[in-house]
Amino acid sequence: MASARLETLLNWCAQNDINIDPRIELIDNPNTGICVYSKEVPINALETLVTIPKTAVLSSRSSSLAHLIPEWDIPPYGHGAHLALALALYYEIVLGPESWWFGYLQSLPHEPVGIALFWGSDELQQGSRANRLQPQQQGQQGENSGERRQHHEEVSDGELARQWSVGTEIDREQRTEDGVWLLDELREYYYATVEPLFAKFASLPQSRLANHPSPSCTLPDYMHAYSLVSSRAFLVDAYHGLSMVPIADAFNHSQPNHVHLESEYDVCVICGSLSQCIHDEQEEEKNDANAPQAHIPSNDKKHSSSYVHAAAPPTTSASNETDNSPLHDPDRQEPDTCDMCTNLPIPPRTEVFNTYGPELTNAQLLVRYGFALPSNDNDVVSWKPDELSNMMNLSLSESIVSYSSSSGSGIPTPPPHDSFRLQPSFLSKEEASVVEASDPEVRLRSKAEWLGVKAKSHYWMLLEEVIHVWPTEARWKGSNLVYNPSVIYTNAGYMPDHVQHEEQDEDLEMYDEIDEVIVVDKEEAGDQLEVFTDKAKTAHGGAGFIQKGSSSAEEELELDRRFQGQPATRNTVQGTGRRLHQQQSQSRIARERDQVYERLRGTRSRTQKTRGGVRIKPVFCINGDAKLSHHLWAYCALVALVRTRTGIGRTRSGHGHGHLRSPIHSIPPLIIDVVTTGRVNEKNEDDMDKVDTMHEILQYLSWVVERQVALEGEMGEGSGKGEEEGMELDLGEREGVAGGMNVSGSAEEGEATDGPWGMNVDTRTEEREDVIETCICLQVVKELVRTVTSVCNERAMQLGRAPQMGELLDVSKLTSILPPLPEPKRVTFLFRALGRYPFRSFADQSVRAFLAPLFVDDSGPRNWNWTCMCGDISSARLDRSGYNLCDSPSLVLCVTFRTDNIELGRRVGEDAVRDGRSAE
Ligand SMILES: C[S@@+](CC[C@H](N)C(=O)[O-])C[C@H]1O[C@@H](n2cnc3c(N)ncnc32)[C@H](O)[C@@H]1O
Repeated sequence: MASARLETLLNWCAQNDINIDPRIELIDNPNTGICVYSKEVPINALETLVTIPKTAVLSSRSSSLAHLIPEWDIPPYGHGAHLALALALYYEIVLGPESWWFGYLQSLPHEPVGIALFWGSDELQQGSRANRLQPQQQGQQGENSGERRQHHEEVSDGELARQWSVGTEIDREQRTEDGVWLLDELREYYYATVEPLFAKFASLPQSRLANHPSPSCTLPDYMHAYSLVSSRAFLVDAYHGLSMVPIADAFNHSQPNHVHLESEYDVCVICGSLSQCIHDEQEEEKNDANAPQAHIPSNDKKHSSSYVHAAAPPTTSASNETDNSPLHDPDRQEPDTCDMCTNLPIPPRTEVFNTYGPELTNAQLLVRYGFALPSNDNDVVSWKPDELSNMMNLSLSESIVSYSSSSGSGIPTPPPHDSFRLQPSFLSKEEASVVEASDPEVRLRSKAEWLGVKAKSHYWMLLEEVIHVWPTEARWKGSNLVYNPSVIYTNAGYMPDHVQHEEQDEDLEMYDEIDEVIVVDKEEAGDQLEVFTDKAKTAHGGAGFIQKGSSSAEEELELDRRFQGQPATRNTVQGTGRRLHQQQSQSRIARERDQVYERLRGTRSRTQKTRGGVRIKPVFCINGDAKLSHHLWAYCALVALVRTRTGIGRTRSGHGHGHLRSPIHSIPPLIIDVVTTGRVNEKNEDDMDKVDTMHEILQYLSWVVERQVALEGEMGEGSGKGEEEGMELDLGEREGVAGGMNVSGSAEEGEATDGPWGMNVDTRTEEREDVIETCICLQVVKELVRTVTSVCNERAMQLGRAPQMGELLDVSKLTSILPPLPEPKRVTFLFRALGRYPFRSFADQSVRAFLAPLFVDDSGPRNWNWTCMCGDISSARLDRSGYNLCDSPSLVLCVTFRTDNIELGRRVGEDAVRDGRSAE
């Protein structure tokens, strides 16, 4: 049976001609809120499930405020639009039953949505009077006191979560490009605009507020409205701009999604008319024949009278119709509507999901919507220039320099100074020999010199390469450097077949273009082709809209829309007000589609067929230790970069450049296995007896790594040239962007060909490439070892003995950063604060499975079994293309090693079953 608020909502919808397909139903779940489910019947793609007349849309233009503030200059999107719509919504909430939208408003959450922007906010701690709708709700849900209690808990949790999010992507998402905190803008707007307006309207006879029993406003109440806008608004069209769209906002988010909202964007910006209107004529008179868009007149103040009129509250009453009302245009055959359409078939009895944006990261979801996805491929880590240089320093001091842990049992002692050694992969032979001189003084001196000058410049050059030459992804976003891990992965996988077989320059150029689009095989994916757009062109500030007028942005949007199978005549509104897809000419779209499909022909599916690759996937860094993930990211980038720039890892083809191969192939399965499962592969039992403790694993891992390095040396010598040439990456010669890095060596041994990236590819012995590749990959492993070792040491010092599994990553690691709090509570607090609905949006199982062994709570240490090595890494997980080393929804980072090693994958799966855990 529908809850009372749902019943109220549905009645209101019926009165407002909102049509909901009988094959779906709205459900009011006491724990999770309102959501939409399919009923017994399957639903096909490309169907319309909900139609919402624009008369039912609540926007700044349609709200009761609009005719009270004729001069109201509302930006259609961006943070300005957000603030204005929050004001309009707030006003309607205050009007209560007098509001046209009252039936709809009652269905909205009564407490501020837990968006990250409000975590720990002082104002919300004082409490919100937002429940102006509360009296009508009493007895209807029986959850209000619980809601309030939860709210208060969340406020204190939020304070903690806010502290933990400092310096993370969450933090960054809460700021404008200029670094202004969105909450500061909100406060400023409230005091400069909202409060004075309410004061004015309370005394304005024509305002309904004048007779209202409680006409005053409060900041927490306004924040409540703001959070509703943040988590629910859509960009509807050029007239309404950012708007509340009843029923469309009942759909929860997932990626991929079943449905999306469509609406005609190109309406008259003055009156909202979809068809020709008087403003078009005025505009035509005004403009010469070259007017760019005849139907979209500029938002000229001289039209303010009709603006006021058009902005009057919507009504279905014929008596209110006027000549130029957009809502009652006599020429119009059909009402202008927003439609919720399917883009995927929906099975029976399934939750129907919208997407709030196909590229939203967890940080964005948390900041704007107050929840995160358990595993989000869109997650990125971004660097500001100063962070980048910090990172570089960190790398130089802690990472390029590695040390060997002491052998034997017990805790590894910190390395003595003279055991420092520079990674050969970053050194020319000359430099390496200086550093490795036998005289400790020379060694130390040269190390300092090297670190001071050469390593810095080499490492910096690599990073520069990453920044500027990265073949696919956005470089600088404002002042931030942005990477997307999926691109690294994809790019490491394949190049289009026809490029592999063509050596024509134009084809090689084409490859670059294609590379900007994640290629997916059309036949496999049908209409669900996935397109990457440049995040750098997406505006920030609660909007993410593509700037109009940027032709390349528009082109990308066209691609984006098209690949989601939308009819080209409709504007597809992605998510809740986050994205505008500008309508473009149908014929042009069709032409381009053909071209792109032509280009994509023969390419591989990213999801199904790409194998291999090292993928280090950072998740928002809730412990504030962003450096570690940045650091690992740099390595990941370097691995992929070196591979692409040198051609290492490419299998041979007759033409000299075939598929890329994964560097992970070069990491011995043993390492993968130990890292992944915390166990030693049976095949390698000769190498080591059973390992029981994390500490032993770490020691073992260190040993394996060292042995591997030694092996590399042998392999190099075995290849005839030895370390002299085999291990050297010559970074000194830069020939513009394309010629940055070559594998140097003797030309007689192999042929140097021009690869698709335009640099020399040395195709000498495969072993040699593997050696270099392995060496680079090992950096990643070493970094893990180093980090965990140091955590282990810290823990051991506390315990006075070697830590056992389950005792490793104690929260005490974080106590220096965070205020003290009992350990189990921290975790609970954090997760409750991060996901407004604890363990709902965070995939219950995986969170618990991940957290349980890491933190010792009252019930004692939990069983680690096959959970792997450090707190930054969650349990091994099978997926269709291998398994993830770690796939945690939280904590510092996720590292994903993929492999083709089916046997290994199966074994892990069997372990999982044996251990009674689900291999998700
Ligand atoms: C547009 S509303 C969706 C309807 C909402 N469930 C309700 O009760 O009204 C967006 C809000 O729903 C919740 N939500 C949507 N998708 C979610 C998801 N995948 N996981 C957790 N919460 C989600 C979040 O609280 C978000 O702020």
